[in-house]
Amino acid sequence: MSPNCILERVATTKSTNDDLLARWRAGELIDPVARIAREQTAGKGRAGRVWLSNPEDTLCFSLAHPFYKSPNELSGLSLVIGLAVIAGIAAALGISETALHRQGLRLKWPNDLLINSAKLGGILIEGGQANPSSPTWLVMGLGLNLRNVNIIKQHLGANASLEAAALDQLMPNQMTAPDTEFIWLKLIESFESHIAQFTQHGFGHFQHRWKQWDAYDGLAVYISGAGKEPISGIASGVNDTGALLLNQNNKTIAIHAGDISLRVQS
Ligand SMILES: O=C(O)CCCC[C@@H]1SC[C@@H]2NC(=O)N[C@@H]21
Repeated sequence: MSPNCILERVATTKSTNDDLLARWRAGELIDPVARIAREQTAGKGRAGRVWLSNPEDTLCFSLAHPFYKSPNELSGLSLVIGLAVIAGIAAALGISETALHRQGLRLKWPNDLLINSAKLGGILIEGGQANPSSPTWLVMGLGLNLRNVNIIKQHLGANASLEAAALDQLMPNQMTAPDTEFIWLKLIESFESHIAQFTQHGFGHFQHRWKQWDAYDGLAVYISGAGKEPISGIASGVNDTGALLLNQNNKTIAIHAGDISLRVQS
């Protein structure tokens, strides 16, 4: 399998998300496009934060894709993309997802990847619908700390020849390519297959699987950014729209947006 979308590579840009968003606003996006940059000079994180990257060990890319769904139906997408990143890393390293789980890979609601509690990557989804008759174009940006990915690989002694053979199949004219290229292509393939399943079945299809990777399931947490005051409770998985379920005094509430942190027990 190889990616179906248009693949673009640039050395430096301000932000791969902004590049694709500008084209969407100008009405220039027709087919899905994936854009990778070795370096971003103005990378963006969630909630207006800056995303700092280092060309030596960070992978930055965005995929722009059209969706024919209502905003409500799209609510679980960022969680599905988290699962797509896990599957993509497993495919790139030639190992099972179970092995990654054993190595401490987890998802932090709504869109961070953690490795043994340290941040491995983050996802930023932006975009919208230009007019009621057009699809919703979403730009799904991923920043991944490759040094941590390679540490997983070293731990597992992943099969380097498998990687070379697969790369040769994907890019027959490319004599040599850095690991980053291979990981990127595997991630794009995984994004595409997960998006296809999400489009067909919605988030409910992934709800159970997401829970297995949930970094904070059953733990005391607080959520900031969901209201004026932080909300605390016990994280209890996600519902079938991808909202975080928080248990407070035997009542369960659904949180649709915010930042989750572990509550330090005194
Ligand atoms: O953790 C976060 O807050 C999300 C980080 C998302 C970073 C990626 S890197 C590629 C794409 N372009 C950007 O400017 N941001 C996203």
